[in-house]
Amino acid sequence: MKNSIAIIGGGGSVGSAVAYALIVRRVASEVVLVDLDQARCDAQVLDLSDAAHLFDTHVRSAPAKEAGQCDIVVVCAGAKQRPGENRIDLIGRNKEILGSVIESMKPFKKETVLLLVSNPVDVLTHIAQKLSGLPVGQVIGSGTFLDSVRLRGELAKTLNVAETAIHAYVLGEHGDSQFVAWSSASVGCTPLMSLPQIKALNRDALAESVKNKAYRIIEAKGFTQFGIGAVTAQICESIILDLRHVRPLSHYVEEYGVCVSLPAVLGHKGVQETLKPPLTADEEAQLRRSAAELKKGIAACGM
Ligand SMILES: NC(=O)C1=CN([C@@H]2O[C@H](COP(=O)(O)OP(=O)(O)OC[C@H]3O[C@@H](n4cnc5c(N)ncnc54)[C@H](O)[C@@H]3O)[C@@H](O)[C@H]2O)C=CC1
Ligand SMILES: CC(=O)C(=O)O
Repeated sequence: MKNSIAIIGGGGSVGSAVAYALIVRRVASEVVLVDLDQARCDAQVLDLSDAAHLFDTHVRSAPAKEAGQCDIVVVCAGAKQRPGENRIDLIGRNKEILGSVIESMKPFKKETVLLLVSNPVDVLTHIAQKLSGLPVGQVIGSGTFLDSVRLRGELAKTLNVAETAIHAYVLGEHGDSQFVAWSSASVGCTPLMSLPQIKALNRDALAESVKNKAYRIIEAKGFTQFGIGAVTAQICESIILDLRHVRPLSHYVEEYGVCVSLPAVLGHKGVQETLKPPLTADEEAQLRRSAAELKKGIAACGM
């Protein structure tokens, strides 16, 4: 079946990693790169086409207007954190870029799913919902899926089991107020909190280390790209194939009045349903704190 995925900011570190992951997973028949830096974008297309050739995928660059007609538009355009900056520090720069990118793609095909990756991803998802005119379920952010993958990797090492056996979520903001929902986490169907290794673990230190993983990578190499590339390709696959995977994604949650990550059912029309897990009073307070931080960020950019 023919389908197309556009990547705005496809010339950058994240955009090109997303493109590569889409190609090697054979998620789309066509991957379309859009970038202000046309020379870099064309070079990425040339480089990626050597891989695309082996995986039956067509890759090309195009103007933004064409991207608005694709099945999924992944937004990776924008400034990245410099060492020492947090994600919220990017709001001013990336809100302007997002506004111009959305205007240049309009009108969207009515079924298009807009997937935000640029940071601060929760705030930008909220803004994109307002500006795009698309149904809210079709405008989503990668959210804490990447943080949850990082957490599961660490827990799998601790318990010496496959990562796929761990069901544990980082929820809230993809940023400094995120938290781990320990009370609902399990390995197989055994609650994690019933295991002596987890009871003995310094869970706060582990959650802190997961939260700070991006900072450590940015300090050393300037940006993160491969984790988010793989996570984004998997989100796109769930959408294209209507897989109805449950993922912690940034989406509008009525109860909190903001886009924030909670587990959500992901299918052809984007986020179809929120599956909020039971939370302890402390976890609920942390989720509310994340929502409040995000509302502050949205208010700061006058939205
Ligand atoms: N949500 C997540 O988990 C993650 C988000 N990010 C975010 O992704 C964003 C991109 O990061 P990098 O790729 O490392 O930056 P980069 O600087 O390598 O790439 C950004 C690209 O956006 C392009 N661009 C800027 N304005 C544009 C416009 N108006 N239209 C089209 N293209 C435009 C630039 O020319 C550049 O090629 C950052 O905001 C970063 O924080 C990065 C990693 C993980
Ligand atoms: C940069 C970023 O948001 C991440 O790697 O988590």
